[in-house]
Amino acid sequence: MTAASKKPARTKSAATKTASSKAAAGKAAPAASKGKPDLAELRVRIDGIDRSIQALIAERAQFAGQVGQAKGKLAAAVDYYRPEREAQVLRRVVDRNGGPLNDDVLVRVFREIMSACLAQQEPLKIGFLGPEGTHSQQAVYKHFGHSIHGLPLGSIEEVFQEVESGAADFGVVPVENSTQGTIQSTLDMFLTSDVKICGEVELRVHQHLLSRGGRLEDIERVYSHPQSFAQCKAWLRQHLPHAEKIPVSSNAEAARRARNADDAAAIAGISAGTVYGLKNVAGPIEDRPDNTTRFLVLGRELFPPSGNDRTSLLVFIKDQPGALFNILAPIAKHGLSMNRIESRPGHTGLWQYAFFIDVAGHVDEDGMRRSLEEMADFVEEVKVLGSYPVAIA
Ligand SMILES: O=C(O)C(=O)C[C@]1(C(=O)O)C=C[C@@H](O)C=C1
Repeated sequence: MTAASKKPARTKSAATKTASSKAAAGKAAPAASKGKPDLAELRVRIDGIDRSIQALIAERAQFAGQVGQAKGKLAAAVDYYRPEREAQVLRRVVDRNGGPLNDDVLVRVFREIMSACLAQQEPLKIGFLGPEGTHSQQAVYKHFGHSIHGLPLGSIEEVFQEVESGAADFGVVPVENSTQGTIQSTLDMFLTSDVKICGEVELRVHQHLLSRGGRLEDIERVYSHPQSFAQCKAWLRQHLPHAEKIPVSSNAEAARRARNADDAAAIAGISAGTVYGLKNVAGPIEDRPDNTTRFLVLGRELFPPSGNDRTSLLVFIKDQPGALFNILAPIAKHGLSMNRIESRPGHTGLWQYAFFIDVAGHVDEDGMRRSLEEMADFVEEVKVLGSYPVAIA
């Protein structure tokens, strides 16, 4: 029995009336006296809508529970997770959006609903670069919602290990920043690890100067991750040219250290300030207002296509003339756009290079499959690191 059908007279009719935005828009606005809407009447309307939304969420959760049963008796929560389906649901939310709320707001709301629906089975365990309060933790919540069990870990390497061992269902690691470029230590882990990429998250990164005392003129030392120092170089030069800059392993670690003295500050996300009891001295202070970090979601298996996917390849090319051209030619021939190529020492021999290549499409699709077949003669090895939905909002 569905939540709406449990209370047929009240909730179902309200739900039906407000289910579509068109229907809601068609309703007459509450009576206005002297040009001003009537507050009490508006609140009655909002209360009615809230009742309907709540009944529909409960009904949705029941159906999601039944979807779980339809998948059969699976071993763990991770087996119920379907990133390709979640991406499709969220894209539809964006397509339907006619305002007044922004796409990213609506995506966040629906993400939380799906997160809670999935957690009915059991919350997913998600490893990330800790401690609490890092941008990685924000990326975890952005991608998986809050109905998960977060595992703050000591290093990017540990995130890979915990996913590989099964201690974490998924992991989230930073891979590139729009201001500072690639995070090499993440890419290099793929040379030896067998984890698969099953998602990506883009996070607008805002940096703040946080301190216990909250006064810029008191600051003599600043702690932060080297990436964050680099993202705030111009601001630091202008406002704290003489302060000592001390690099640490994460921004949250910087905040942890800064809480011990009034003349110390951290550059970190605002949530690290909340976790470690620091005041916001200044921010956002990143030099570029569009400063964005891209994170990868790590898992142990590949998922089916979502309709708008990206494939990450790790290619060890043969040492012969034209080899790189010969592996890129099939990608162009099949009309696939390549978003990124990066070479790294391959750890296979002196001056041997591995290429990390991101291509639009999914390995289960024809063009990609044929491209891989056609480049086979020119490579020592190709590892499909993952085929996953392109980041949404
Ligand atoms: O459609 C499914 O396979 C579901 O399990 C339902 C649902 C959802 O709430 O929409 C929940 C979790 C999955 O990761 C994907 C979608």
